[in-house]
Amino acid sequence: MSVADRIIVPLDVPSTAQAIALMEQLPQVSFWKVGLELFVHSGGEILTLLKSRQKRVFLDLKFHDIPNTVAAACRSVAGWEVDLLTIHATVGKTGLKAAHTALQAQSPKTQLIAVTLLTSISARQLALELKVPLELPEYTLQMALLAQESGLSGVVCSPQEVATLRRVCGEDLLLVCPGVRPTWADAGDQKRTLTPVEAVTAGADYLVMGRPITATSDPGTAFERICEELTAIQS
Ligand SMILES: O=C(O)c1cc(=O)[nH]c(=O)n1[C@@H]1O[C@H](COP(=O)(O)O)[C@@H](O)[C@H]1O
Repeated sequence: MSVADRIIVPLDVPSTAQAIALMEQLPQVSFWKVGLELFVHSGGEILTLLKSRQKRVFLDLKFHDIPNTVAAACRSVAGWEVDLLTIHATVGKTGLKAAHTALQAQSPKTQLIAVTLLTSISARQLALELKVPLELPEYTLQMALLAQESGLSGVVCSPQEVATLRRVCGEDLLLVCPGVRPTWADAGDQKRTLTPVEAVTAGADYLVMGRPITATSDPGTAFERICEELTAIQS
């Protein structure tokens, strides 16, 4: 896989027209993420459009509900044949298994991946707001193991947790990392970040990077700059 193919760019825009404009600024991007903002507005139209342009699609709807409901939602998504789909690990093992089974039955190529802990949450927030008594690295590991034991293909995790997850969960678990920030980009609301080079060196399969690319005056140049940084570690 080329370094460019490891980068998933979110279409974090409010309309199909703005999504098309962004795609046209970044023709070299092969993998796009559709999240809540765009999907609520555009529905399946944007997914059909991406597939018609031979793009890979990460549908990031982060399901979080009871087992019967997440399984039914997965059956509804199945027809779109997206490449990646998200669910929160905190739905628990019964919900994860039900969602995975429902998706596998109708869209076996779609990989269901579980969010371990949002990258916007710090260790302090985990303890003080969410009242989780485990240390953050232990908590995220337990969420990843829960996803793996439930049969899921992979997890969404912060790059700071990648090295441990790769070591404990093995080579087969897909590790998809948002919260990636080049040295020259702002962290924004991301709390647990590493650079693209650090994330890939630690064992990340895919990097989800939005604002460092899309919020610049020249997204194409920002994307190429990140690819050059990643190419340097591969050679
Ligand atoms: O599931 C995700 O993609 C996700 C999980 C997570 O823990 N943190 C996170 O930032 N994301 C998404 O990854 C993208 C990150 O965008 P930037 O912060 O602009 O690079 C956004 O579309 C988020 O919705």
